[in-house]
Amino acid sequence: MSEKLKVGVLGATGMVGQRFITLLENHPWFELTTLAASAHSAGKTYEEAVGDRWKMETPMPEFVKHMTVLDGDDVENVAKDVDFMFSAVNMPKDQIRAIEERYAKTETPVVSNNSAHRWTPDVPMVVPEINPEHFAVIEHQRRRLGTTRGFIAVKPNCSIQAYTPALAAWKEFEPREVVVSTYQAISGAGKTFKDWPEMVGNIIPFISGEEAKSEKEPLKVFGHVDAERGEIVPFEGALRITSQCIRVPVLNGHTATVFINFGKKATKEELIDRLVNYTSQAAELGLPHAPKQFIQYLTEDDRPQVKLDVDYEGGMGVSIGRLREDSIFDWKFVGLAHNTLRGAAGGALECAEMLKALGYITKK
Ligand SMILES: N[C@@H](CC=O)C(=O)O
Repeated sequence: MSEKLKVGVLGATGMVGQRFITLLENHPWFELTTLAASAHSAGKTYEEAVGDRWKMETPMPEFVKHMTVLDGDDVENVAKDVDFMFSAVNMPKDQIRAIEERYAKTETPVVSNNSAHRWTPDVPMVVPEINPEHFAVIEHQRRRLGTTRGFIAVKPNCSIQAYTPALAAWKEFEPREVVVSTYQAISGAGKTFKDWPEMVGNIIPFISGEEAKSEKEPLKVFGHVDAERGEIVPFEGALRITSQCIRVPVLNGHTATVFINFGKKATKEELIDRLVNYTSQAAELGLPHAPKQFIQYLTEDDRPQVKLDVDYEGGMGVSIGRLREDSIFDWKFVGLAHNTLRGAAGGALECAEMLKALGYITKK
């Protein structure tokens, strides 16, 4: 019998679902056994259900082509044979909150890429390198849900991944005012150039809901666990973030340009040192998708570049460059992270790996 944990993907036919599938092929700890999607796809083979909407750079893995897609709403049936689920489901937020809780209540942990539960106070929203201690609220969440095993954990939005790791590395210098502009790839909207030709040579200065996520989600990531209330309390210090989020004609890779003030003075050498020497429990645990080095600093004036740097550490690392003093703020820099790997399915997969390593996800 396989020692691997059996996992299902809810929302398996969409772009993030497809990314989960490519990442789970030959995963050393997890075996993808169940695919679930809308009633429209249910009963079809995965190959039929996806049709010509396969959007990954690599071909559809052979092992999923003939798997039968289940109806994601048939929760008991989908959950019965898996140890946990990934959620990449795409439906109205209140319905996502409800269906993810229904899965958790079947005693099936849910690791979600979706934003629906990010502000549920007892749902941890984790970047494994930054705030794994937030998983401690799971025991409170389980009490609320009446489960012994089931729970929901989420990862934060892709847009914050290009700058929040730097803020984490510079915690001792007390980041205060932060002004961010994000330049977001079209895969963040689930698109390729084939299905969004209007984006060739274009920029769209609006991404619905993205600025609020970019400004607020880092505050939950930097928050603390209030053990009495059983909640994550968002960071209450002097850090304030304002942002503009722009869609740009790039397939994969969200870039952020950032201006920042600190409460404590830092030299350029100190700032770079803290980036490149950032260590975390995720790396120490040897999680399959944890980058060996979370943050690289690039000294060339024209880096990070999407084409050269987006796949750093298999798309799970973060690239920072152009750190320099500013005439209005203390410092400015540019960050880059892969939005569908570090920022979406890869980030959720690494969360699941950490949850397994810490004993929150086990065999049923
Ligand atoms: N909403 C983002 C995707 C991040 O998860 C985007 O549109 O790029």
